[in-house]
Amino acid sequence: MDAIVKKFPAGDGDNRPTQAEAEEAVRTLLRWAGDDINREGLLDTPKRVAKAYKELFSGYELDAEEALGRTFEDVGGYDDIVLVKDIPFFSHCEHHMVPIIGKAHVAYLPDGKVLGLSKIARVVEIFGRRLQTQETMTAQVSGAIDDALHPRGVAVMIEAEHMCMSMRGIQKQGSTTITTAFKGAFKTEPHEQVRFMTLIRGRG
Ligand SMILES: Nc1nc2c(ncn2[C@@H]2O[C@H](COP(=O)(O)OP(=O)(O)OP(=O)(O)O)[C@@H](O)[C@H]2O)c(=O)[nH]1
Ligand SMILES: [Zn+2]
Repeated sequence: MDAIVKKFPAGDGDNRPTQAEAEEAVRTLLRWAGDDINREGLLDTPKRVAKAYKELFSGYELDAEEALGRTFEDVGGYDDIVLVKDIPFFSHCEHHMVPIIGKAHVAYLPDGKVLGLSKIARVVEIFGRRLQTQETMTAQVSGAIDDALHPRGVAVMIEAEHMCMSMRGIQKQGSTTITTAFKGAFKTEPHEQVRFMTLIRGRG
């Protein structure tokens, strides 16, 4: 798990290209798309794309373990489900590098300790802002929470549309892929899974 949860899963980041190399790569792709890199509208595009990539793939700079480092124990003995649902995210598929647009639902059953709620959304961001498959991202989010908190159970569901299936290839707009990861009591106790699903689907 560590290799994918840590920063720079591809290495230590030392052999990253320079800004100039990244901009040159964008120029190559613009030419590959069939455009003229010297026309005015495209002159600053390589710089903009390099900057946008820093933001879209900022998850490589962040460490889920660090983000989840702080836990709280003073919660009045609360030990029931904590569910943060409908966390929107953007990611990019590792096969085509086009967007994945979706929502994550993340729950755990505390065992004495809880996480700051925003940290759950942060973990979704950290893994979303990397090149992904939906299955990997689902496993990474559940694994990171399990490692940080050792709760009685973790449940993650991700629902997403893959633009590589909508804009190109098979061109099926609007289809949604659902992935789930259940750990601990969510895996062994069917009624906990049902409760998770009911809370996600319940509106109001
Ligand atoms: N399992 C999984 N597959 C994904 C994900 N995102 C994209 N894919 C699929 O990755 C596959 C790559 O298939 P390939 O045959 O190697 O590539 P391709 O020729 O571009 O495939 P098509 O999309 O069918 O045109 C496609 O079936 C995509 O739908 C994901 O998150 N999980
Ligand atoms: Zn794809």
